[in-house]
Amino acid sequence: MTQDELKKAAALAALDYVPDGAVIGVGTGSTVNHFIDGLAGIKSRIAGAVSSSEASSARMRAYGIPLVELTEVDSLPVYVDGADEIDGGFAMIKGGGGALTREKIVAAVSERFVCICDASKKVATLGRFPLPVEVIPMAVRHVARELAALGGTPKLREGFVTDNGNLILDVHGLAIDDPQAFESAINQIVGVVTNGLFARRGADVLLLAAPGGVQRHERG
Ligand SMILES: O=C[C@H](O)[C@H](O)[C@H](O)COP(=O)(O)O
Repeated sequence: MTQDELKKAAALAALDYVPDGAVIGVGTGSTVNHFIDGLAGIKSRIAGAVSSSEASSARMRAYGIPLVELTEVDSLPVYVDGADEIDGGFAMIKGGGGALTREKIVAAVSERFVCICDASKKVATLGRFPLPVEVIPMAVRHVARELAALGGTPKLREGFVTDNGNLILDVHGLAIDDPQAFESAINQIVGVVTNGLFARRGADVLLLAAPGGVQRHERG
């Protein structure tokens, strides 16, 4: 199976976690795109979706999936999203597509985070994938110096602006032994909007697609 076929298998397995009549949270990325394609087939079963990016909104709008603003709901029963890396404690690096801030907001109000991945995303230690950090533009050089002081090598994602009008620094050369502590440390840097560590609010369910099938793991 190709990596894309594995992503699709994980994504379609997540349809089992969509409650009837619910408004659900929907992430961003190539794996989630397969989920949205599957969701289109059961759209009459749900009340709507809160989107984490302009790209996912456009894809769902094209299918006629009703979009709901996060300001219209107090909580969501489930949030389905991919990851760039996930470790054994279900902490993740996300934001390879630059959608980390809205993803983290939607995840924060969701009762259950269902992470959909192909098996290449499972790692022992987070950090081989460069950690995305969304930054207010005027702070970019300050934040880069502070990230270097924390031990990483930040590189500006050239020609990229987030849905929120900000910049992304991708931090290379990390081996993150304590994801929750590192997530908090980066959040203390003035000018940082969000960092791509989802450790304080990690995944609850991991649907990991390997050539032998989709493994279903629950946290704890
Ligand atoms: O900003 C993008 C998101 O965090 C994605 O969930 C992540 O980058 C994984 O993307 P993909 O499913 O394309 O590998």
